[in-house]
Amino acid sequence: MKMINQDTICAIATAQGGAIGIIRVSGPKAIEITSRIFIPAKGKPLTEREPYTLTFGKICAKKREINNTLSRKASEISQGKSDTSQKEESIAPLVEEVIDEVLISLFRAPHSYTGEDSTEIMCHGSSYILQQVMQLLIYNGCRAALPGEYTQRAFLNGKMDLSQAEAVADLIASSSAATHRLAMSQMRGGFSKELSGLRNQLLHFTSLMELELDFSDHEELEFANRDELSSLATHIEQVIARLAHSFNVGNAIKNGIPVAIIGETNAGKSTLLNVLLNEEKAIVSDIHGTTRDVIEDTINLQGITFRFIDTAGIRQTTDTIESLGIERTFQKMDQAHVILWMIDSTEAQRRFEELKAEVLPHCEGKKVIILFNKSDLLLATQKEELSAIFTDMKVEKLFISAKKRENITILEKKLVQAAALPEINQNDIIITNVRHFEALTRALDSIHRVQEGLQLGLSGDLVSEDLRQCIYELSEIVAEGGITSEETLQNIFQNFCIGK
Ligand SMILES: Nc1nc2c(c(=O)[nH]1)N(C=O)[C@@H](CNc1ccc(C(=O)N[C@@H](CCC(=O)O)C(=O)O)cc1)CN2
Ligand SMILES: Nc1nc2c(ncn2[C@@H]2O[C@H](COP(=O)(O)OP(=O)(O)OP(=O)(O)O)[C@@H](O)[C@H]2O)c(=O)[nH]1
Repeated sequence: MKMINQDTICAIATAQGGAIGIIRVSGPKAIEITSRIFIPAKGKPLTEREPYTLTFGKICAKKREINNTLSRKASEISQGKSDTSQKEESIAPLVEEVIDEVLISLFRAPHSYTGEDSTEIMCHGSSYILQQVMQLLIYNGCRAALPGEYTQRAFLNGKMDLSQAEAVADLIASSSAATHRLAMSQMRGGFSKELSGLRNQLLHFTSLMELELDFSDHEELEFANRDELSSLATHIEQVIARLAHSFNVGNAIKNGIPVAIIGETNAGKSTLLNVLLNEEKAIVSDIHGTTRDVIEDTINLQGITFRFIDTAGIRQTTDTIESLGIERTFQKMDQAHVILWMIDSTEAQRRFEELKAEVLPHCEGKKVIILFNKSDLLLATQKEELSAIFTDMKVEKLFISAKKRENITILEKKLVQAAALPEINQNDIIITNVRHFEALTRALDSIHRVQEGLQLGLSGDLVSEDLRQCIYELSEIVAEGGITSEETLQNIFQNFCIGK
C-alpha cells in the first residue's frame, strides 16, 4: 500500500447551493482531527463515541490564533525557515469563534465507505462555512482530497473491485431510469461475479496445463483434459462475446441512441434539431450548405436518451471542406441506429433517384424514417401525390413541419418505438464502459487463439500462454485491490468529482 493512504483526506461532498453541506473526512486520523475542531453539545468527545452514531455540537475555530499562526507559517515557509515544532502557544490570547452548529457521523475502520476511519460533518450549506471548516481540518493535519480519492481508497481497501468503482461514477452521472439501473447493477457486482467465475475456471485449467510442464519428460501425461478445455473455451467465448455484444445496447443507453438526421441541403435538418432539442444549437439559414460539420446533442424521451447528429446536407459540391463534411455524414450514418431522412416536400421529386442510390447503402439494418418536411407549404392533394411517389419505399414516412412544429410529438413517439431497446431486467449484465468493451474484445481474441491452439494440437505451454492472456484481460476489468497499473487507476479516478 502506498504511503499516500496514510494521509487523512477531506473534501466537500455536496454541491453548492443546498441548505446543508457535508464535508467528508477519511483516513487514520479522521476522528482525532475532527474531534479537535468539534465540541459536542453534551457527553463524550467524538474520539470516545460508538461508530454509526450522530453527534450534535459546534465547530469552533480559535480564530485569532489561527489567523496569526497561519500568516506566520506562510511567511516562514516563503522564507524557507518553516519550523513545525514551534507551537501556537506563543500566540495569545485565544478567541474561540463558533463557525457553525453541526451534526457529525462517525465510522470506524473497516466499516465505512472507504474502509478507513471516517467522519462526516454536516453543516449549513454556506460556502463560507464549508471553506472555514475545510481550512480548520487542513490546519489540523488533513489534506484536500483528489477527485475520486474516496472511491479509490474504497477500491484499494478491498471494498469494491474496479468495475464497481467505475459504476459509482456512472451512478452519479446517471440521468435516466435505464442508465441508473445499469450503473446500479454494475455497482452491486453482478458483472464482477460473472467475470470472476469465468476467470476462475480458466485459472483452474492453466494450472493443470502448467502442471503438465513440470512433468514434461512424460510426454503422454495430460492433466488438463483437452476436450473439456475445448468445451470450456467455447462456453467462455460465448459468454465473453455476449458481454462484448451487449456494449451496443449499453453504449446506446449510456450515451444515447445515435440518430442521424440526413438529407439534402436546406431540407430543414438544423431546424428540426433545434425543435427537438428545444434550443438554438444549430445555425438555421436559407443558405444551402450552412451546416458543414456534424453537431451532436442528446434529449430524453420517455426515459430513453437519444443522441442526435445533424449532418452536412448531401449534395454534389466542389467545396473541399463541404465534401469532407458530406463524407462524415455517411460515416455518421453508419454509426447511427436510427436515420431520419429529411426531404424538402416542395422539392421532393428533384434528384430523388440519385439520392436514393447514395443514401440507401448506408441504411442497411437501421431504422429509417422519411420526413417530408415543410408540409406547411403543401396542399392536401400534393401530400397525396407525394405519398404515392414514395409507396415503394418500405420505411416509415411522416409529414412534418419543423418550422411550425407540426407532428413533432408523433415523430417523438416514432423515435421511442424505433429505439426498440431490449427490456432490461435486474439481473441482465450489460457493458456500458469502453474500457471493459476493449478488454473483452482482447479477451475474445485470446480465447479464439486458445481454441485454434487446441484444434492444432499445440503444446500445453503455447496454449497456456493465450489462456493467461485471456485471464489477464478479464482481471483488468474487475481488478480486485491493486493489481492494476497506476496509469489505469489514474485514468479512471481522475474523472470523478471531488468528494467522491
Ligand atoms: N452521508 C453519506 N451518504 C452516502 C455515502 C456516504 O459515504 N455518506 N455513500 C458513499 O458514497 C453512499 C453510501 N455508501 C456507503 C457504503 C458503505 C458504507 C459502510 O459503512 N459500510 C460498512 C458497513 C456495511 C454494513 O453494515 O453492512 C462496511 O462496508 O463495512 C457506508 C456508506 C451514498 N450515501
Ligand atoms: N416553410 C418551412 N420552412 C422550413 C421548415 N423547416 C425549415 N425551413 C426553412 O428552410 C431553410 C433551411 O433550413 P435548415 O434547417 O437550415 O436546413 P438544413 O437542412 O439544415 O440545411 P443545410 O445546413 O444547408 O444542410 C430555413 O430557411 C428554414 O427556416 C418548415 O417546416 N417549413
